[in-house]
Amino acid sequence: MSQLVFVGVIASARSLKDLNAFTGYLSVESGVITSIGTKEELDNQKNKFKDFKFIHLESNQFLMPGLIDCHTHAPQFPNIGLGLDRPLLEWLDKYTFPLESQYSNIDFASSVYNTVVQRLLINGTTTACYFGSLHKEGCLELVKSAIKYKQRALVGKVSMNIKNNIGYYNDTQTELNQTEEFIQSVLEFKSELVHPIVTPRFAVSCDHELMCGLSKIAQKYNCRIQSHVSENTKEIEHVLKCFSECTTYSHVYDQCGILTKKCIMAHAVYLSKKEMELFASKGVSVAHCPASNTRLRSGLCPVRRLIDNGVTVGLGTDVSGGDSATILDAMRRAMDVSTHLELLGNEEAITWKEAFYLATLGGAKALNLDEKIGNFAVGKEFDALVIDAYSKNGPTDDYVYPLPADDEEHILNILQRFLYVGDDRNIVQVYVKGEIVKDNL
Ligand SMILES: Nc1nc2[nH]cnc2c(=O)[nH]1
Ligand SMILES: [Zn+2]
Repeated sequence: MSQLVFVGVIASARSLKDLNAFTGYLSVESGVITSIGTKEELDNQKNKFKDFKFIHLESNQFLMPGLIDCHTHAPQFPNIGLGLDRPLLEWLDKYTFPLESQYSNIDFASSVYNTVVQRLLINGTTTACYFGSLHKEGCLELVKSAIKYKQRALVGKVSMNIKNNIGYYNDTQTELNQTEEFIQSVLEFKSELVHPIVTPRFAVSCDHELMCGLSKIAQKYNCRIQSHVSENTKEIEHVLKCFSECTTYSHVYDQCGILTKKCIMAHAVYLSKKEMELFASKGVSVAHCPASNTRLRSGLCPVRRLIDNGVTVGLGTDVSGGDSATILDAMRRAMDVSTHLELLGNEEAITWKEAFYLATLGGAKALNLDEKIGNFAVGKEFDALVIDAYSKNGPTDDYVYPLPADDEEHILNILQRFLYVGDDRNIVQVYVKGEIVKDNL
């Protein structure tokens, strides 16, 4: 595999409050970052890199870690931008379950999933945590698509055993067997990038027995587990009626052993302080999905409060409850929702630098992948984007200022411009584990 040296502006988060952006170099060997330093340090050891391919970034370009989508539904992409006129439970019955039930058709599954994975890579999503459908074979098509197009992915076969009006569910034993068979089939691919994730849909679609069985399977295979929690007030009411022994939604999952440090819960709009503390103490992460929370009118997720209570948070697009398949949009919507909460006097808005963190290192931590990805550090795998803040045909122009910015200001300008105004046209190259998966440079 090629040996690369990038020279130019390099930006990556060290923590929520510490965005490291500087002009320097970064070298990659066999998909792993082997050194990072200043231009002077590079000049002093030019010989060491004589066999490397050099990529000199232009002054409006920068290198950043790949975007991480902690929660999206691959089979729902054909509905993106459609059917957003119902609240969650009605929306599921009317639009979502009928579409998902089509994925017993392998050809349909394969065609949709190839398109979804390519779309996400174009958008700079180097890692995605996917919900599939109920169908084991259909979900294996999603695994194959991620492997084929070299996306890092967690793929879950959705589990449901509660009856609905179109028969989109399985009996408990079928679900448990198929989940285990799905995991075994994914492991047989021996992919370094793609792994299975156990996926009870939510406590409206799964009973206690199924959720307990699934959490045991997750433990047996040391798999991650994902679900939805406290997204919508009607959903919460329904869950607490079905599980009358529980005082909170989180308790329903906790009594099944689901809440572990390998667990990612989408939404968490209405968690009490106690539930947030429970999540923090168990190491449960939240995938914050602001677009979906607005489009389905679910609520305003208090992302600052989650973070302040010690919960690990990443961002999710939650297509097709969410109307956008890009984490750039999720960053903006997260800033917007948290600004609206600030305007209502509820919490301090997150900044663009914090949104950058949530989309990269925060997401990696949420998915328990931060030893490998999320930011640039020697030894981490190279999942990265080359951004051109003013790319040709892009959404914004490079205006000439009366006062030229100094180096530091220029770096902050191109970063902010991309975060607030950029789109996929500004993402000119995408790398996953050192391999190029999009190249418009
Ligand atoms: N947004 C969203 N919430 C859910 N809760 C259970 N299933 C779903 C889903 O598909 N989308
Ligand atoms: Zn979802």
